[in-house]
Amino acid sequence: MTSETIFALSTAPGQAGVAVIRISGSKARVVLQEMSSSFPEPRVAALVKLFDPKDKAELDRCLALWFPGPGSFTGEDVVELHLHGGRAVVDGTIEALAKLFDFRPAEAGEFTRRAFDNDKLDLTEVEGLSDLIAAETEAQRKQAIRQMDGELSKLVEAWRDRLVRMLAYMEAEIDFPDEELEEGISDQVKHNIEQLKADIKHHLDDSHRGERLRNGIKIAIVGPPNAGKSSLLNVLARREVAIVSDVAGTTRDIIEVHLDLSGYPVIVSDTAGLREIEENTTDGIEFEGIRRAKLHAESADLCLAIFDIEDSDNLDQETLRLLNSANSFVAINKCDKREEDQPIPESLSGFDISKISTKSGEGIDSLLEKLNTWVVANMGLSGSSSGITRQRHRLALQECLDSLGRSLETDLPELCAEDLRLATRYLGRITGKVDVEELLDVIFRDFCIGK
Ligand SMILES: Nc1nc2c(c(=O)[nH]1)N(C=O)[C@@H](CNc1ccc(C(=O)N[C@@H](CCC(=O)O)C(=O)O)cc1)CN2
Ligand SMILES: Nc1nc2c(ncn2[C@@H]2O[C@H](COP(=O)(O)OP(=O)(O)OP(=O)(O)O)[C@@H](O)[C@H]2O)c(=O)[nH]1
Ligand SMILES: [Mg+2]
Repeated sequence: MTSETIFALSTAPGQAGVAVIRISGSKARVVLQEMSSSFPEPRVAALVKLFDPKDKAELDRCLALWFPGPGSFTGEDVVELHLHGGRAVVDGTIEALAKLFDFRPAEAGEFTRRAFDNDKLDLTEVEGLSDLIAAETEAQRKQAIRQMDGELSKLVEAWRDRLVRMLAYMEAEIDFPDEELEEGISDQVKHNIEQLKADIKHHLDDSHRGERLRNGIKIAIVGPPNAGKSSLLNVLARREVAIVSDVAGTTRDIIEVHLDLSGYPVIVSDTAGLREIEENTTDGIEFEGIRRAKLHAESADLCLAIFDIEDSDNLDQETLRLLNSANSFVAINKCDKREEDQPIPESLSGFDISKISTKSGEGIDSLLEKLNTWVVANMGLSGSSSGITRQRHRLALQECLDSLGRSLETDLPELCAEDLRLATRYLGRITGKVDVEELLDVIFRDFCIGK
């Protein structure tokens, strides 16, 4: 198999201590033959002089690595150049590589694409790798590493194995009905299908933890105008992200800030102050802001409602409605303005209430503590993660379940087998390998048909 040889800077662009260029493909060795002062041992770093292949000008004194295929990351021959990380060194080397015959710059993700094509990684492992590179918090990193190590892949493959086995029995029933096998679909197969359905359902029933951890947990700050929503966002972000003013209706767009709470990624958003206004009689921009705020709050994992202590007996109905429809906390703000203890309004009696002041900082730490606790309780993977990190996985599993359900609705082995085959394909899509050859393998192995 020959493929074009690709190269790319694998470290971040810009000046750095060391920059790594990776080269993969059938001609990768040419780099070491034509540009390097020596050819390193496989998988052992060597200090070499690097030259331009045309004019022999010295580009760098760098570390070179030789990973002969198929035992490399991509499964192809791979060369790595660990260069001094200056722009001129990197640019000069890239230009020199482009002069070599059949070499071209790699496209985004192309090294990993080749690893996938060469069966080094399956689709879920590729996704895990991509999540690992994108991971911003400890919990995201842990989840990504588990997926990169094949946790989801093993789970799905084990399910697929069970299906393939059932199919093999069904095929035997269809092809050899006169042998000592029962008529119709055996209770054993039906039982196995039910069992598999239950196992897959159990994994789907995870409140979307894996996806939430990958995408970040969404907390929406909501409340009436001027309550101090933007002030609170700025305190949480520890910088002036949102405009604060005593004009009611200052914030219109949704402003998001990324926080790391106990290792979990949290996206806190500031929204337009909620109040009842008519679409045509008032400021159209504020109306749109309120519309967006409500939509956003409805899709958040947690609503944090803010009220002004001086207005807290006049609570905004819209905010209360949002509070009741979601996981929520309430913060009564500006408590620096009132020394005496305010009674808690009746309509808030069911909620978890914090008294805070974004101005004096009072109550902020304990509010943060509550948010931390909530995030850990709701996102903590408690050892039994389902491993579902993408909607793609969820949809495929749902389709698989639907096919399994249909397979039980018939007494004809042929129809049942067809549904099982579909279910198998949906699982195969998760890991990215869909083939039927192994079905035959299992038949021969388990039934000794050819004997
Ligand atoms: N310099 C450098 N650092 C890197 C990478 C890289 O490609 N280059 N990686 C890239 O993402 C990660 C390491 N991942 C790797 C995964 C597999 C193989 C590899 O050579 N696999 C062979 C042999 C395995 C063995 O014998 O130990 C194989 O799978 O056959 C190399 C790196 C992170 N750090
Ligand atoms: N005394 C006092 N004033 C505060 C506190 N927090 C915010 N403010 C003031 O309240 C006013 C409104 O604050 P913002 O943060 O802009 O309020 P908001 O809820 O974002 O308002 P809109 O964006 O208009 O919905 C500003 O003048 C703030 O300085 C507080 O804890 N104590
Ligand atoms: Mg605001």
